[in-house]
Amino acid sequence: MSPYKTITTDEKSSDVVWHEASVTPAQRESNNGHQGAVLWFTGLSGSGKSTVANAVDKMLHDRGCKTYILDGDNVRHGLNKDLGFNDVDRIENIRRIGEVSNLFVDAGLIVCSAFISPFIADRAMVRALLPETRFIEVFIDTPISICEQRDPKGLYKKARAGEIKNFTGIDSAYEAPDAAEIHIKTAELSVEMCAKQVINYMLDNNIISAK
Ligand SMILES: Nc1ncnc2c1ncn2[C@@H]1O[C@H](COP(=O)(O)OS(=O)(=O)O)[C@@H](OP(=O)(O)O)[C@H]1O
Ligand SMILES: Nc1ncnc2c1ncn2[C@@H]1O[C@H](COP(=O)(O)OP(=O)(O)O)[C@@H](O)[C@H]1O
Repeated sequence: MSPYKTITTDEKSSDVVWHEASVTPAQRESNNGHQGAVLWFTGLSGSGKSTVANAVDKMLHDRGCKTYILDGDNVRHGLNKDLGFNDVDRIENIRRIGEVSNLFVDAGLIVCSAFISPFIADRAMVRALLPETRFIEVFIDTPISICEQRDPKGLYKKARAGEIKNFTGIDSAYEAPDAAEIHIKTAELSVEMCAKQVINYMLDNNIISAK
């Protein structure tokens, strides 16, 4: 059975007409040789989202998969450059990224989306947008003490000095997932092992097939 949703009349705006594409998502996936899916990396700043997402993207690309990567810092330079870090802007940030991720999945790609995405409700909202089983939450679980020690961009130092307000984990909340599909502890594993944990999940769940 197709996991893709049928849009009902109630869900459509009455004045905007939905056009069915002549190439279906299933046909795109068949051409690609794998399912479309979003790997949704969530975690504190400095937890390792970008590092692990890039390693996974490279491993998938090397296997011949069609992939794309969306990263917080980069998207905030373009699509979301009008947004800041108060709660309302973070919610809108994640809503837009969720919609973009959904388009990539519709195109049959495996998208690695790496955003702090601190609120449970927003991650649930993105999950609900995607066809069933195509949203894979990847919790990059790194204690804040380690993130702060790493401080790859010097942001914790600035936040502690009061130069950055609303910094996640310091004066803005991070709500950890309690049932993520993949739970990665970067303080205990190498980057390669973390990435392999994701690849193994995808193999075990038939999202990609063994080479
Ligand atoms: N106040 C504050 N809090 C957290 N992060 C901050 C802040 N200001 C700037 N930055 C930088 O922005 C990156 C996070 O952007 P995201 O789009 O992932 O954030 S969110 O999902 O909307 O919460 C984040 O990137 P990562 O360190 O890769 O997580 C930071 O580099
Ligand atoms: N196992 C690991 N997984 C991911 N990052 C790690 C790991 N071990 C050390 N690091 C380091 O931690 C930092 C994580 O930074 P980054 O990937 O930019 O985090 P984020 O995108 O969550 O802000 C990098 O400097 C990276 O080299």
